[in-house]
Amino acid sequence: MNLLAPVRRDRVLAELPQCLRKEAALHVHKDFHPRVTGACQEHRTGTVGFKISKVIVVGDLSVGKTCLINSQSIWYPFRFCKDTFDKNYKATIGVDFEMERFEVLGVPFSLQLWDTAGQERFKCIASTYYRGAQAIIIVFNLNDVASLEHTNPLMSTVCGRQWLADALKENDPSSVLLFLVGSKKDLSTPAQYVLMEKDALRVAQEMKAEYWAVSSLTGENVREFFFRVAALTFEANVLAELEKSGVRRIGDVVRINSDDNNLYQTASKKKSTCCP
Ligand SMILES: Nc1nc2c(ncn2[C@@H]2O[C@H](COP(=O)(O)OP(=O)(O)OP(=O)(O)O)[C@@H](O)[C@H]2O)c(=O)[nH]1
Ligand SMILES: [Mg+2]
Repeated sequence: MNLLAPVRRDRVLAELPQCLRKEAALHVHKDFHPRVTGACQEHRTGTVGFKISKVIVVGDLSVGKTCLINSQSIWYPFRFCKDTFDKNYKATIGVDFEMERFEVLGVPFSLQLWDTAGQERFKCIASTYYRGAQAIIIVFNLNDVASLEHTNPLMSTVCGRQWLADALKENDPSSVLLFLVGSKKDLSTPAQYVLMEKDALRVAQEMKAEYWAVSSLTGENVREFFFRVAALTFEANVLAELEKSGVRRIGDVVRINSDDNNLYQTASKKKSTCCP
């Protein structure tokens, strides 16, 4: 991939994409953090534009991780080789990754999406790639309650599906962004969906993840979801960069309150040594 190539016009984010459900969102602000907007306007984003942010996708086997990453609704027409939905299940062996480029508030931003295997026998390969993730996408099948239960790190350890516990172990839980994604929404009736969503929202709140429900077959919410991942990962990166470089101005305090769930808090946890 040529990092200097211009970003496709439909990958340019000038506004913050909104969450799906306010009850389970990383934050519910309508706009990017003011410090982030300011930094972008003043070209003070440091290395963010040159770095590649790692996002790992985990979940039970066959929940639809690979289809989600390859879904044509997000990438079409730019990925001619992957413009059809694959109905045949082909297990991922180990890991695979895709690189995607965005432009957020005028700054180039690259995401590396790591697709891991759900099958236990390939997990030891996949787990070696967990380290250094800035976001973890945890996928479950909206039509399979067990796949939701397995997203609970405690439960997953008990039942032998340790992917989330392992992924969290390899990353800083205070800064990694979690997304809980229900897949195959096209297969649920509205009534079934409502029931499943109730449980999923509870699980997402417990794990402090942002909840999404998608269908890779119809494309419902896929594009919105990935744009949200890109935007929130970018925002967290810029805030971390500002903290690191100590650019915070006197009186420019990050406000923390219990409703500000929770990206803004994440940035403030990474304390700069020069700040009040
Ligand atoms: N109806 C429907 N089927 C889907 C959807 N997403 C995936 N599938 C089907 O579910 C099966 C598994 O999809 P994959 O994306 O390969 O699942 P995976 O999670 O990557 O599986 P592993 O690589 O083994 O971990 C395939 O037969 C897909 O066609 C969806 O949104 N709707
Ligand atoms: Mg797969």
